[in-house]
Amino acid sequence: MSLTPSRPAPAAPLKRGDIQNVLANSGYGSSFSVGSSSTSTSSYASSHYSGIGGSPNRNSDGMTSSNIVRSGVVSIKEDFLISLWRPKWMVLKDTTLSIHKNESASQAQNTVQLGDISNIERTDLKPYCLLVETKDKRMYFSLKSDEELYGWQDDIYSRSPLMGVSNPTNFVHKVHVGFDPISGAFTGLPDAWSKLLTKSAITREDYQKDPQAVLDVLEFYTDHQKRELEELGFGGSNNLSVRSANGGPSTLSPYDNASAPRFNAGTGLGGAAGMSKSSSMDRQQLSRQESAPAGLNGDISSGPNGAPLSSSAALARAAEFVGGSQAQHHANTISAAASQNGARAPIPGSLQASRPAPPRPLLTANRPAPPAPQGALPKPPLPEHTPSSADLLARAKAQGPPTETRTAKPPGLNTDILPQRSESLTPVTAQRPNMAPAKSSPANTFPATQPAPGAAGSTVGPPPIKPLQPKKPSQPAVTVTPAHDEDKDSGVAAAAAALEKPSPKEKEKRISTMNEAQIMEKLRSVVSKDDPKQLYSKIRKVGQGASGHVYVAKTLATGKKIAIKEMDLSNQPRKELIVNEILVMKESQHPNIVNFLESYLVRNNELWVVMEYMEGGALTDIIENNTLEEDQISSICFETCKGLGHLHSQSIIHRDIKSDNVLLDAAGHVKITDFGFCAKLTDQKSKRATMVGTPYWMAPEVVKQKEYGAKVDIWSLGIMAIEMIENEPPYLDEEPLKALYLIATNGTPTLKKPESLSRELKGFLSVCLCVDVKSRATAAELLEHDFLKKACALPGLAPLLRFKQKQAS
Ligand SMILES: Nc1ncnc2c1ncn2[C@@H]1O[C@H](COP(=O)(O)OP(=O)(O)OP(=O)(O)O)[C@@H](O)[C@H]1O
Repeated sequence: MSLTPSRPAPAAPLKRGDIQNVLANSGYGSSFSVGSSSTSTSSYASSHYSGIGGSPNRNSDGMTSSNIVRSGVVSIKEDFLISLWRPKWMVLKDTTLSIHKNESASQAQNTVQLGDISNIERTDLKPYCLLVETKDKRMYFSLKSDEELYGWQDDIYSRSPLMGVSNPTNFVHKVHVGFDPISGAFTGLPDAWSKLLTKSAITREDYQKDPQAVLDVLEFYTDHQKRELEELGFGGSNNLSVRSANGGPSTLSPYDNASAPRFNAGTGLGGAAGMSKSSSMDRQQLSRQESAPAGLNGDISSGPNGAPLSSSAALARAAEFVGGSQAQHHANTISAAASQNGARAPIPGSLQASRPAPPRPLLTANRPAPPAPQGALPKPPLPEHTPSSADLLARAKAQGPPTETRTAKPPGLNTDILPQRSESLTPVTAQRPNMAPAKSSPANTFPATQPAPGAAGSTVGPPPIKPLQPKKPSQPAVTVTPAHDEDKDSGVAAAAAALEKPSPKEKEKRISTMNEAQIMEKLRSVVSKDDPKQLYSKIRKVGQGASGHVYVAKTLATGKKIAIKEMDLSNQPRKELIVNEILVMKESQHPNIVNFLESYLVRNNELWVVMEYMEGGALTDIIENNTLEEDQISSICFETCKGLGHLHSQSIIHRDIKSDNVLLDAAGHVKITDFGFCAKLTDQKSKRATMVGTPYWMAPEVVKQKEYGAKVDIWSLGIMAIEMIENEPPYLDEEPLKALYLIATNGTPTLKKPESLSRELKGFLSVCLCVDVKSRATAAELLEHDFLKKACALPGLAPLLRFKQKQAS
């Protein structure tokens, strides 16, 4: 479909169904729809589509007309409350919409002039229901499918002069999430998203390149915020997404505020830290303070003159943004805890760096695009962004014929980056075209990072609008995070309820049945009844996690050292994650997993988890204090991969693989830890759709909120390998929303110095960091990879721990 200004109609969607829950899930409103052109041939509707100026329609004699655009059976209701649904034959011509008793009735029962139509939008009344409004009439049309709905909607919309021309503002905001390639602006974005986008480093070129991805990451980002707020008890089922009967939000969502803060991820509260300067926790806090981007949360982490606020002040300020005394109370509590411990509470922002950022000014929305990368990884076996032909078609349709304003090809169409199958492991050094610095097209002369008039959410500027696809139509009450029944059945992730947000897929939506008391009951059933204080004696604190302190202790009976993770349950908003962790650790004993030894409930609210002691600590610290050789990287990857292979063979996905969650002991053993985010796959549910993990390590399919499987861990392993090579994961310095966009769109990340790496290592990375999930290696396949054959023996890792002795002395 043409997207030239002469046709102010919505065009075909980029990817139908992909963002259907964009708004509904984010609490932005309940009623919106998307447009597309569709040649519906549903047998239900028997619709015909001849297009503009198409050949005469095959209708009954009475209605045969050269200007019939579309006709078909629809179920109609003329009044919301009183009237009944009745099957009718509807005929759209260039200037009228007429309702006939049936297909052969030539006389229309009712005719609406398209010039009178003031609104057309999708509604909740039925699954595929369209509302058409004139000044004095509201009609509801129930259709059979999205295709039909979009087809009718587009065709009516494009011929209704009040739509998008004389009254575009109303329409756009109520109805379409669209992208106008001419002005390079999104239309119909919720206010909060517009603000986020305006503040982010995502450029207009980015919008042009992949508008769908921009919406994906906005959704991801706001969902992420929502979940984290829920974790802190700022939201949750009571006040987050509850909708009133008419579909509108019944309570104010904190996410309506674009400045809503983001909080520390993990199992719960960003606890106060009391670690030595080199500890990863301390570094995380430092990093969060240093790199808090002004663009997204600088407004809560900066004082009036732009100076960073103290973390407690920032947190308190964050609470103000959330609003309400509960939030303020939380902030105060956390701040108090932080100062009590003489430590800084983390600045809200789990999307931020978990490594110390290099000293530099706070990121701002005007941060320039990153320079072109120096090199690229070998091409993965299949194209990173090879869209299906349907995708390509939809995109091509949506984008229309090339115009001067379209500077970027969709990634999938960019033949420069399409790897050849036969060259799958061949290193390439060409720059990734889609990583090149942004260029302004002639029609796009606004600074790349500065929203132009008509940019995100703007109502300025005429259509054409390229409609994008909210993931699902508005839906009622998205409430508490559900547990997956099969998880419960399996005994693993029994209480992972709150972990799981309602999936984009309606079928996955479940309501958690586990309340706090049940979770505690479950916990009591898995812990030992013994008194741990009679069994162990603590030696010293060795770590600080989000949910508690970690101590090295001595087993009184044997003298053997063990680690105890001690958690105050009264401070754990996500107790189910802890139960999850215990259950997974208990069931998944393996040499490459930090083995669970026992757990205890002390005084009913203190949980002790006793596990193997890994004196080498987290790989993060090792990376920070060493330059790793390839054989050492290989060895760590090999060991981690064995652990992953074991988990995956048990149908468990770890979902948070990163250097922080890989521990080493003095002998060089490498083990995976932190099972709070694990998910158990079952026959009934072999894929997941929940957004879990740490953004920089997340696979594109997770960021794009698609269904995913165990291979997300393989992607994260690849990112962890990059950490070992480059000290940090890709995009760590990017502004968070931009980082998400880059993960979603860039495909396999590029390396800073590919020329310094062996062919085997680059090949390994390419099969881990393969966007095409089918082509991404499994853990078993990786174990056979040439690079892992280079692994040094475990004692070869021991020198990496020398820094610890130096630190201790
Ligand atoms: N078994 C262990 N042996 C030695 N040190 C450990 C062990 N487990 C954890 N640690 C240390 O304690 C730190 C915190 O561990 P923890 O698992 O609590 O971290 P976390 O994943 O950030 O927290 P949480 O799981 O509560 O979100 C680790 O970074 C590590 O240095």
